[in-house]
Amino acid sequence: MTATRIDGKAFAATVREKVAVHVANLKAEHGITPGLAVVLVGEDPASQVYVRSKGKQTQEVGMKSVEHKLDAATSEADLLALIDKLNRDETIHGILVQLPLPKHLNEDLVINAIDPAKDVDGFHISNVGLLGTGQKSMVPCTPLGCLMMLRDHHGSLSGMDAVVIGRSNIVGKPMAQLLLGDSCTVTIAHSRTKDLPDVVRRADIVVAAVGRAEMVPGSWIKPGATVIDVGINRVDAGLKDDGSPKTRLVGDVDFASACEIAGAITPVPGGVGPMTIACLLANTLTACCRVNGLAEPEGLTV
Ligand SMILES: Nc1nc(=O)c2c([nH]1)NC[C@@H]1CN(c3ccc(C(=O)N[C@@H](CCC(=O)O)C(=O)O)cc3)C=[N+]21
Repeated sequence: MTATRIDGKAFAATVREKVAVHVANLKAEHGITPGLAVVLVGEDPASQVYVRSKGKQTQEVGMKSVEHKLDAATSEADLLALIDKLNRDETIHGILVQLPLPKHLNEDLVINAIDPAKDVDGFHISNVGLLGTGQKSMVPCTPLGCLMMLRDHHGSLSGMDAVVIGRSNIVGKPMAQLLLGDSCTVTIAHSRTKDLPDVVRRADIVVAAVGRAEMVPGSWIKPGATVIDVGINRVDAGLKDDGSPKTRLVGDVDFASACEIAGAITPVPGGVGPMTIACLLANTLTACCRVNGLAEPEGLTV
């Protein structure tokens, strides 16, 4: 059997269309334009990939997009001063500080300096606590995108066995909280998990978020399970005609072998990545509605 492809790219386009409609209404009825500020310190390659698509898509849905590119040697005080300025700026409803930050900057300190109401990444400690206790919060974009695809594919997730591979604050932990919120039985597995293949084999839903290229083979997947591949790994792919090195993107799942066993699977590229950006736009819209005391868009938050 070949698994159904869950088309994140197409799904993301429908999310952006919904966002664009709401943005247009906000403008027409209230004269408000949602604004997103992205702060990039230094030149992490993964972040650059992300920033490129993001600025373009923010404008395409009718929002204001502001980019602050800071030198890799920027001091913590200067970065905190910029965040403070953005916190006070009424035209900015979402603030995203690209991670990872250069090593001399304290990530926790910087993230927790963002106004939680503008924390569209959902990484601020108060949003983490709100999510963990089932209260209204800003939900991290990647897990939110994964949840939207899972709900769309399955309807209810209630009672399903879900295994999240990876325990990061950015994906693994919030993903587990969201699945628990949808009444899954959730296991968080990681590099020290004993008998990882057997743990994964129990799962009706597998979310792979470890950052290791093609680490999960089809033989680990329960027949018919749904596989969400969060990994975006750039690997060597031989040489181009002109002799220069070629690369390609692969996920944390071995797509070819997993396709033979899984019931449904997200591809890389074209799966979780585009949904992450679409959810960033959705979160910016949500933040804008909340701060203005307006009704939140339906279907764009949990
Ligand atoms: N505070 C913060 N929040 C983030 O959400 C964040 C971050 N920092 N730092 C960097 C990573 C990386 N990231 C990506 C999102 C989408 C794609 C994406 O859309 N990828 C395309 C492929 C793009 C290509 O072709 O290279 C896809 O999967 O189809 C990639 C990478 C968000 N990140």
